[in-house]
Amino acid sequence: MTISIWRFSHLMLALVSSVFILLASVTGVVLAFQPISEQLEPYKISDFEDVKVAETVTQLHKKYPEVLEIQVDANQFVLASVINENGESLNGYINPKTAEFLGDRIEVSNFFKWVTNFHRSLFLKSIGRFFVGLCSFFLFLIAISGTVLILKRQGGLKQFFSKVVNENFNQYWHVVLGRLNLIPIIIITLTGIYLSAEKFNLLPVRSVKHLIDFDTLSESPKQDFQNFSVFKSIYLSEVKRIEFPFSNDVEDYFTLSLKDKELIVNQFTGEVLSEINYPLVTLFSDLSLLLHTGQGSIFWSIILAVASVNILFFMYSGFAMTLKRRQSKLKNKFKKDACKYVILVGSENGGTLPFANQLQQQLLKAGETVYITELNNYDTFSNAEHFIVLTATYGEGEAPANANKFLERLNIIKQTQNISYSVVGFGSLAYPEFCKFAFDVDKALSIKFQQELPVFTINDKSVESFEEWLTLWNKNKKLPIKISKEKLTVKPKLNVGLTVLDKTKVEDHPDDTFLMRLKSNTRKFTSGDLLAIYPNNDYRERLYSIGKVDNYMQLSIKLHENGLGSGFLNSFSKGDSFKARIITNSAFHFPKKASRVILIANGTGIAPFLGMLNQNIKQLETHLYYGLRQKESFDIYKSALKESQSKNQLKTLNLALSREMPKTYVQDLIKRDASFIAETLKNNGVVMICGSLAMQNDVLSVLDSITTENLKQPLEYFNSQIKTDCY
Ligand SMILES: Cc1cc2nc3c(=O)[nH]c(=O)nc-3n(C[C@H](O)[C@H](O)[C@H](O)COP(=O)(O)O)c2cc1C
Repeated sequence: MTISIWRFSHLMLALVSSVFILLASVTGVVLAFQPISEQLEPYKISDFEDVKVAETVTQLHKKYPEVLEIQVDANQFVLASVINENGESLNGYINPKTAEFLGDRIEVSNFFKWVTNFHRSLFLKSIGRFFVGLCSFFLFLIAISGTVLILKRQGGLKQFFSKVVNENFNQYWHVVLGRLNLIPIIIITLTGIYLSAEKFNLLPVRSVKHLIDFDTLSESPKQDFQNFSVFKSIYLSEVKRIEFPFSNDVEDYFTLSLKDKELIVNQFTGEVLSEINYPLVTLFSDLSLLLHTGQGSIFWSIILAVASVNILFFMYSGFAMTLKRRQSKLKNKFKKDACKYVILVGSENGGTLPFANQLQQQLLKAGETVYITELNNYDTFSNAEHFIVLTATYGEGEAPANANKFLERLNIIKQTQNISYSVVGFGSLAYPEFCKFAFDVDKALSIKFQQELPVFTINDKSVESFEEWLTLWNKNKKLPIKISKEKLTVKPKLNVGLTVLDKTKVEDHPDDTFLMRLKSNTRKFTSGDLLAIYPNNDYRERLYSIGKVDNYMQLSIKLHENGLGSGFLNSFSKGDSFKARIITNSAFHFPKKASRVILIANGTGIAPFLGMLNQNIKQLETHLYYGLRQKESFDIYKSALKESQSKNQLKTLNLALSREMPKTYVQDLIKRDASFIAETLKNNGVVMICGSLAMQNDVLSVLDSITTENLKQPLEYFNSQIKTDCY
């Protein structure tokens, strides 16, 4: 499969550095616990931030005859090297306010030392260090290429953090966790690179050299340490280390290494003899060490540990996705110019390929000559009579990676014979631009070739829909092609539990229709989404448009004789439970903002609208045109619609009854209100249609004449304001 340069780089970098990254991440998780364990020790005093250098130095001098140095570590523990009255040398933690000795210095355990060594160099000394540094750099590039892939997937910077559609476990969590861990991973890698560069002396050498004029040093005016203005002005929290003078000689002095500079202080007068700011390289080194190791912050250490665990997950999920993509390869028995049928495939993640492969195999079985290739490999096919395009859609209605050059190639490459074609779009209703690329391909092909069937769309790789298309196609081609469903069916995850709350009786309705209210174990759905049920627990899927009414799920179902889905749902009684899944149908949600909304439905197509009206608490001006057979058909919906009207959530209710005199259909009412509908579209209002395909076609043709006559534009011009969900 052709893949984008970004995905290729992302994958290749991960492959090349996988072993190193794996080892560095596992050891990284372990090492994150070292600073955490250190910080849990009780050596930090509560008001540390208020302690000044003057206080600590004075107390130390009072308490110990000799003080060599003190250090303040990242945990804000104060370590002192002193000699006590008994002449014993002490090296450990002190209370900076009282100079009381609190405990011996914590030695890093041999285990952590071992892991640290392994993490830095894999016990391979300089070579190991070099590779670890290089892989840090690769991991940085992986993070950058991953960011570009997420940007492309989400459709730009603004949508970077918008919802990710959950189509596949590995893909979903790879993206979601990738976004969350991006900053920590970039910090880990950049600091890792910096620390490696420092070890290999690739950075300018840091040197702080003080120039002191020893001839001018004076012992007077002598002051107590507690009165040294420099000691009084510096907080201990700014200090890294203080070296005390070796002797009482005026040429010996205090050296104060602070976080950003170094000071030399006369031990008698407190005069600052020299002050040098550290170069930037040193500041970055200190910062890199803190950020890379998590020293001094339990919070950051935990983030580092989580990021390291996530890197391991990215390796697993990334390779799992790659394997899946590679599983379905396109193979040919015949040469391209020898074939009557050419199957052109557009796929990003490989899900469309099994369908294309099945079709190819079954055509071959039927004795036909078939050539299969990616859309980007579009070429001359000198014996082709029919093209079958099976293509997914990506980004925001764009081509998948292996089809992004097709439209260009189609323009350039000429076929000499007459060719017919059919396009099958693979997409997901969860995206607003459902199967858009398939429609684009169809439009482009229609200029050069003969369309045999209109574009056929398939939601969520539905095997049943593909079978439906095949039936239509077989009929046209007079072929007996059948696909093996077992090979294509991926068992859907039925993750929504539903319990029947109540159900109207089919017998009470003249058109065998019933309303069903269900309690769901999730609230993550809205009116217009679809409920997918699997009555026989196999590949056969039935979809029902959902209305969310008072947070419950409401379906309106017509019972068909031998109807698989309707029979299944009708078999339930109050209190019964079953499992299903919800398909987000973003293209058919009630608008958040609109000057006016016109809802048009017939029969059970009212289901999503009952929910939308119930949810219309903003009281957007909404008008309903609803077609039914007879007065009694309306009974089960009456009270809900009247309630919406009384709450101003529905402004007008226009009922068309096709079996009462005078016979009226919704399209008649639309025609009657032509100027009102035209005004709605002109003012950016939204029209939503749900119900039978026949009704949709009639309504669309009436709408087209309204816009052409009243607004001098074809209906196509208002496409973005028309939402349909018909069956
Ligand atoms: C990032 C992303 C963007 C998508 N965008 C669309 C879209 O705009 N319209 C659509 O109908 N389907 C969209 N889909 C759904 C895919 O087209 C659908 O899952 C298809 O079956 C995938 O086929 P493939 O596995 O062969 O690539 C998108 C999927 C992903 C992961």
